[in-house]
Amino acid sequence: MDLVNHLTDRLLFAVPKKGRLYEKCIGLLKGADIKFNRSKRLDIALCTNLPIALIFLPAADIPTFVGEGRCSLGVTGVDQVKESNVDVDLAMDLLFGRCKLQLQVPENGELKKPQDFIGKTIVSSFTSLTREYFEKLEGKKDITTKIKYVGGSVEASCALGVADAIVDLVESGETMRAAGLIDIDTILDTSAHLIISKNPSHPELVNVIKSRIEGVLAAQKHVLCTYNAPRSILPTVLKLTPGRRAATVSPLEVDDWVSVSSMIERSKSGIIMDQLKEAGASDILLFEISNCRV
Ligand SMILES: Nc1ncnc2c1ncn2[C@@H]1O[C@H](COP(=O)(O)OP(=O)(O)OP(=O)(O)O)[C@@H](O)[C@H]1O
Ligand SMILES: O=P(O)(O)OC[C@H]1O[C@H](OP(=O)(O)OP(=O)(O)O)[C@H](O)[C@@H]1O
Repeated sequence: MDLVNHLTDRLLFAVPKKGRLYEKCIGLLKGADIKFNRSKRLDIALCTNLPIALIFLPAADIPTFVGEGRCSLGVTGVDQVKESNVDVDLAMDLLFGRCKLQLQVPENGELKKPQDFIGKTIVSSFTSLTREYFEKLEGKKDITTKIKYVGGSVEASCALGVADAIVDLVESGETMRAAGLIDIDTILDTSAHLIISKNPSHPELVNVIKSRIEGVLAAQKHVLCTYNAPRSILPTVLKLTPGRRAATVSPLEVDDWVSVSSMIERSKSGIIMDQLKEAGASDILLFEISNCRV
């Protein structure tokens, strides 16, 4: 296949081909200006503006490809990395795909504590992490708890009589509640991460991509706030908008007034605008930051 011949001098970057992480990951690549054309049904896409090939894989397989050094970079959940037990660098929390891996049991059942499930049957897509958990609970390697694998719709297992309890991911808790289950322990907190092989093929390019993604995340977290203020209140308003390094202060063509411009945290923008107004600032504007390098 001609496409494969084009892979030799490119950095291979594994991204989820579907599922919960797919859309967010594509958005991140777009924000980082990693451009590519993906043909229908093809799981390899050559980037058009960087020597990178994107390899679209199931999130669960990405740790193996990166762990074995087949791909230098990947995006997947910490849960998948821990489940695969591979040696990769968990380089950056991408702040999406946040959820918990939890032990869930029938809410109307008599067994309520994790210890009650020793020797019972547990169904999960995360059999290694479940085994490790029960090894700790039982205090030995040769556990009596039976651990069975299913690939999806794990939550149906108790109602179908296949499991006494399940270990599955929980975000909003809707799936768990709809299946009549409650969580009784958290095994792992997880989110999507940029993972890097221990021996990446193009280390300088890896650093460029890391820095671009850091820029996208910083841009998502911040907005640019500009406002006008009498010079006399500068000490007060600069405390509210100190900026990442320092705020930019420029003179206005009006006596003793200045214009201030500063990055502020998006989540605090409402309260900061209220406080600026109260302190005597005016013409307070917020701008989206589409990208940045910090
Ligand atoms: N409800 C959720 N909320 C947030 N992140 C999740 C959720 N479910 C899964 N994830 C994250 O997304 C990763 C991939 O899960 P997903 O269920 O999308 O897998 P998939 O098998 O590739 O896709 P699909 O379930 O569509 O076949 C998980 O390993 C986890 O890190
Ligand atoms: O707490 P919630 O917000 O309801 O999310 C949790 C559900 O999301 C995931 O499954 P997904 O819907 O991706 O499908 P799957 O069961 O086929 O893996 C996970 O396995 C849970 O079933």
